[in-house]
Amino acid sequence: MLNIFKPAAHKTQMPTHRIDGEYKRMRLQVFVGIFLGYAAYYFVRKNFSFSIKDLQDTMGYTKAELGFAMSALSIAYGLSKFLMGNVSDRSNARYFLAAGLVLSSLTMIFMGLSSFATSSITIMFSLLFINGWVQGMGWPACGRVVVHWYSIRERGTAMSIWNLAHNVGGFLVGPLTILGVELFANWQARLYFPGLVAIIVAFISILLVRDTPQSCGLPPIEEYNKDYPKTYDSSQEKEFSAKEIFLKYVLNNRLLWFIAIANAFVYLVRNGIVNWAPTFLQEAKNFSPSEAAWSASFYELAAIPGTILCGVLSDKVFNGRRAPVTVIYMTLTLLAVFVYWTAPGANQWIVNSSLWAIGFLIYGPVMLIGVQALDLVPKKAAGTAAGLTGLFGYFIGDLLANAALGALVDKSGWDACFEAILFACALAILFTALTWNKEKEFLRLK
Ligand SMILES: O=P(O)(O)OC[C@H](O)CO
Repeated sequence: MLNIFKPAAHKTQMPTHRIDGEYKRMRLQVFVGIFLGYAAYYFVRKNFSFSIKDLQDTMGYTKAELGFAMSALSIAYGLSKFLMGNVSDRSNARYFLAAGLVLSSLTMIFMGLSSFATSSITIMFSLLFINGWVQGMGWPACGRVVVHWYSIRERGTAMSIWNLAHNVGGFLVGPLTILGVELFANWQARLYFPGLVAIIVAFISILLVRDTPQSCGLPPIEEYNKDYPKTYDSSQEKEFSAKEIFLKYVLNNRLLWFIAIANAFVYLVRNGIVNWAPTFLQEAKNFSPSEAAWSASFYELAAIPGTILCGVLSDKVFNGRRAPVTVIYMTLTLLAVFVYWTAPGANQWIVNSSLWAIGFLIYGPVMLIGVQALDLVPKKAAGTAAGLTGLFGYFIGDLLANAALGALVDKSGWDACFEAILFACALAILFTALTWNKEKEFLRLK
């Protein structure tokens, strides 16, 4: 591995009287670094969809062709979050996070500046596949930072705040594409301008992020917070081999498989609702196009309070347990989906309230399943564990939400689509519930 990517070497521990102040300062600094870094990952993950109309109008591509090209991103991202997660577990998060962001930005800049890059669906599929692959370097690196800087009882809160980065990034990408077109007066700026901004953020994240407390002369977070998981021992401070991570800690962990399967259904609900909301609201609820667009965009904003509350509940009320909160949130999501489906279109406020309630609720489990994956393995296997849940979320959940739900609506109508989403909620509850008792034993929190 390149030297720069090797996990940062441990430094001699600083004098005791300096530890507390330095820990507080560094935790805030690295947190801001991963928050900004991950928000910028979304600038170059979501900007392609803003250029679809331009690609249709100028190049004559169909929606189906462009949709096929975009599926490369879901497939590559799902695979990469798992496989690059394993590389991330053995890498310095400070440089790994920034490297993925720079590579992703360069891919989008190339797509914007080179006419060759958009000259065929095959070429776009290949470039978006590369983009999805390097995008997979973001989440695991942030996960590595969180598990090294936050102990188990505060991780839910830390992750719930960090998790908002993807809502902030997803919200800002639209205005960035508008600004790009204003500044450069061509539609290709939608592709390259977010890339230019993301490269600047990548360098800021290098300035802020540090791999581990020990690389800054600080003790491990478990020792500093006196917060040890049941399975913790000091051997977990050494880096593991890829084989150890896969075989000893991840692939033979039954709880991890349960939450990975649950995650496929959670992502089916997350993306099934938001991706189809504009169409459903217009076709089934008689919203105008602009009413539908506004309603759908507030779905992302509703995620912010819902996610924070979810993390705090898990840390403070359930003492670090994740499964009960995911089950409660998914049960309420099921009810909200039912109301959203059946509410009469004439009652716009009921339709909107139920849609925003789904946004408020669904991002909690999206975040918490990632946290639970981090909890279930030693710190040095965190990225791979979260990557397994991401693989199921994107490779199964996201693909089903896009392709299968679309086909279902075409063939059998909206009722069938919502029956499938309600079924997915129930399965997410079931598979999370399978971890209920074991998680409690695992954390020794009875
Ligand atoms: O869909 P991802 O991989 O960007 O993850 C989003 C959230 O951070 C999940 O916690």
